Amino acid sequence: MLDDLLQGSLEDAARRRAEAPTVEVERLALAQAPALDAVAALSRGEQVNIIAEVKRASPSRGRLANIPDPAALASLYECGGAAAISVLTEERKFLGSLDDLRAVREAVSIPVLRKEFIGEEYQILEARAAGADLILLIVASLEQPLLARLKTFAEQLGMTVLVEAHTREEFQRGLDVDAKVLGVNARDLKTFEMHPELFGELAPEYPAGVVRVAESAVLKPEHVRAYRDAGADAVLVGEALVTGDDPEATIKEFLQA
Ligand SMILES: O=P(O)(O)OC[C@@H](O)[C@@H](O)c1c[nH]c2ccccc12
Repeated sequence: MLDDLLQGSLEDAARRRAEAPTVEVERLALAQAPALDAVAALSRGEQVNIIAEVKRASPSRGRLANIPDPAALASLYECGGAAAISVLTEERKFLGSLDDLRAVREAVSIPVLRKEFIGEEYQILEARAAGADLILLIVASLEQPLLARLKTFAEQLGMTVLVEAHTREEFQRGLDVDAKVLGVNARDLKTFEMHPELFGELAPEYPAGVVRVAESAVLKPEHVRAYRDAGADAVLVGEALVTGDDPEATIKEFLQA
């Protein structure tokens, strides 16, 4: 499944590259205002920070929400107190787009993450050209040298990388590439099984100074509390926000959990 998703994302990127060649996108990327400091945003304060996600659908959950105006949704997230916004740009299964990312970038002043299956530099240039401050790199879908190379490439553009792990071994590989922001995704993207306890199991292994992100499986305040009590600096929340009827209030409630 993960391989198919990456394959699809790379095909879609190749299609866009035929329209907008690398040099052109690179020029746009370098012309952007500097990326915002996502490490600072995600590790601020005593409270757990929330990365609020714009997600219409997913392979595991199907259709979640129409989201005709992603910028308006992201503004509600920001008003609720989100520390950063994650925008799914994957087109095939998540029904996102780079246009969504650009619209969100215009609407908010907090860091924005491009949530995509990234496997080559061109996609990182696209992210920066669309105003992203952060990109996601999924350890399970990348060989170690490629993971290291893509991470360095993004950092040279001034961006932060959220390195995502689903197992202890992947977590270690994230540390081996010197991840500054390391996420543990409760959802195994190969089987779609949920393992909400995994973050707590790996939390003691985080070196000081690495931002601890717990991803997925937050539907209620008690889930936020459990992640926070286990040591999360930030939690990534999608479904609960896009399917609820008052995302701003939900974020406020989660921040008080
Ligand atoms: O909707 P949830 O369970 O709150 O999950 C959000 C986020 O963690 C999830 O969308 C996600 C985490 N890592 C990913 C990688 C690709 C696509 C999606 C994801």
